[in-house]
Amino acid sequence: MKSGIPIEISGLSKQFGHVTAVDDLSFTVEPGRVTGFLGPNGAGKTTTLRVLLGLVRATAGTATFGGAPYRDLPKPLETVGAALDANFHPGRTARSHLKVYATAAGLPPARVPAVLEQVGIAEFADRRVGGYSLGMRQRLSLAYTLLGDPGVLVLDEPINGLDPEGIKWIRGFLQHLAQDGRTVLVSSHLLSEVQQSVDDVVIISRGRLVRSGPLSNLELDASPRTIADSPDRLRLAAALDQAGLEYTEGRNGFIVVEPDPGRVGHAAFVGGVELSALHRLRSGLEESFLSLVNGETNALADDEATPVVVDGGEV
Ligand SMILES: Nc1ncnc2c1ncn2[C@@H]1O[C@H](COP(=O)(O)OP(=O)(O)OP(=O)(O)O)[C@@H](O)[C@H]1O
Repeated sequence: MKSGIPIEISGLSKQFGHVTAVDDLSFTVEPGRVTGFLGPNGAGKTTTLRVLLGLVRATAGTATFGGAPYRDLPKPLETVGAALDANFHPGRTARSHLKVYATAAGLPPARVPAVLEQVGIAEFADRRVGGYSLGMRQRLSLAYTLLGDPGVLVLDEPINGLDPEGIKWIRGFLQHLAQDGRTVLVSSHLLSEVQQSVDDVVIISRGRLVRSGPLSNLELDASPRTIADSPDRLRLAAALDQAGLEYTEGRNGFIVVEPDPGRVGHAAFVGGVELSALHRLRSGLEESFLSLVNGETNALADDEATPVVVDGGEV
């Protein structure tokens, strides 16, 4: 087991002139789990990771590994493996790239064949990188991060551009790293891309935190609901209460925590209430994510101003 250490971001802000790239951001990334760091393009993910890795100075706040900033880590490469911008020389082989890096970083040369094996490119190790596919380059980037056998991995968009086989492989790979006790932080601008790879999510938009926690909580929010409305909302509310159904009141009716409209209709019938609307609210994780990052309150929680897709229309 590796002893992963938590990543702690606290009150972090970064200003580039008039642009606020990161705005009072706080979250924690736990060891033993894969955490998706999500947000649309320009949300501030790369800037946060660059501050975390000591490449950019924060305007305010802290970004630490187990309480220490990157620059104060006694053995940084053996603590944190990071892949931000990978640039490879097309004329050199994967093995040569890794050997040079290991030597310069004072890491044991025996790690080179080990990491090539680990990321599944050992058989191509002596080919020039210029002929590598995008997927193979992504694997080579990962090999770099693993050279110091670190307990923490920080990966910027590692799934971007991979083919289905590569995506399947990386899912298993990330999970395996976390199961070993490592802290794994993976950024992406698409929830759907990392949905099957991550345990936790940290979602940011315009530099600010909009949501953090287990992915399963987000899935719960995104489960199907029923929309019901009546000319007499007071009586409908009473009927729903009577049936023990949970709901929130929206602009166009009640959003009932019940996937089956039949059950909601029955509750109204029992309560003697006329219904003016009754239909299923079809939602999904991606819609829930988009409604979060678009700067709106989560429509599935309690909001009445956010349009949500219902059978192709809007509520
Ligand atoms: N060096 C810089 N100088 C000026 N503005 C910058 C700089 N780096 C980032 N920004 C701005 O900060 C904001 C956040 O950018 P950042 O690259 O961190 O977002 P991101 O979430 O990683 O998006 P992407 O996935 O597109 O890289 C953007 O408005 C970007 O234009």
